[in-house]
Amino acid sequence: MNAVTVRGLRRAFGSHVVLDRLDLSIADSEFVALVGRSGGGKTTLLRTLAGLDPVAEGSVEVPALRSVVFQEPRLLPWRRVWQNVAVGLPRSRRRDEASRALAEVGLADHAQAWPLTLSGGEAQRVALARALVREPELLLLDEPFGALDALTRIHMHDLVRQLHERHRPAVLLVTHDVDEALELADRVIVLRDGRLDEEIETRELFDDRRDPRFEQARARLLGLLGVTDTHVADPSAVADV
Ligand SMILES: Nc1ncnc2c1ncn2[C@@H]1O[C@H](COP(=O)(O)OP(=O)(O)OP(=O)(O)O)[C@@H](O)[C@H]1O
Repeated sequence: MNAVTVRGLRRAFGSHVVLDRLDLSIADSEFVALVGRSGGGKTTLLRTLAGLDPVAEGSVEVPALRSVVFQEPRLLPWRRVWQNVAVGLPRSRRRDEASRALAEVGLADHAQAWPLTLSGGEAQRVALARALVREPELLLLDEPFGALDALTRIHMHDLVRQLHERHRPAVLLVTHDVDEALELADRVIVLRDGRLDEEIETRELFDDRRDPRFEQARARLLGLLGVTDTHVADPSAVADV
């Protein structure tokens, strides 16, 4: 079954066509990363799947239960951490479910804290707990690690991988980071000129970064994004991915 089916999605701002009759399917529990040049329409696509932007042309089928995590945690500063996680839950279940979700992201001790006392990584973990507490069938991640330092980002990758294994939502991760896309996703898709132009299956590649196909996939993605990578050992191999 597909969690997401998009057909012929078109979105333009004035004469600027951002999504041009785009088709996309994401299977149940599949983890898809979306990369593309800045301004290419990634956030527009994600916002459309979230229901935050209208579907002007084409069709979009998504599950009713979906959650979004943005680059910035967007916590309510006047609510305690657990209350932020519990937003929208039925009153009788709020405390228990918020506690469980906070424990899952390693923040059980911070339930009573105020958001402004958290580090950037902690705040983003709260945002993840808030997204997952409702057990969404589709989790939309818009550069959720973009503002974090490199070490925190590695910890967040581990956490997201664990949470995906436990809860099994379908995921669409928008990222600028090709390595992040290759490490986390089952499939990496490239948005170019308003359409999905390329996709790379990555599931087996992740298991061993020394697999030459990992480096080839990386070089190919960087090439599609217009980045020259100096770490490519054998550029002639790139075309074979
Ligand atoms: N509400 C809006 N009104 C007018 N133009 C918009 C609006 N929202 C997005 N755009 C334009 O649509 C294009 C795609 O924007 P979008 O944010 O989807 O790109 P992106 O791929 O997510 O970019 P980035 O990687 O830089 O975040 C951009 O040129 C942007 O200026």
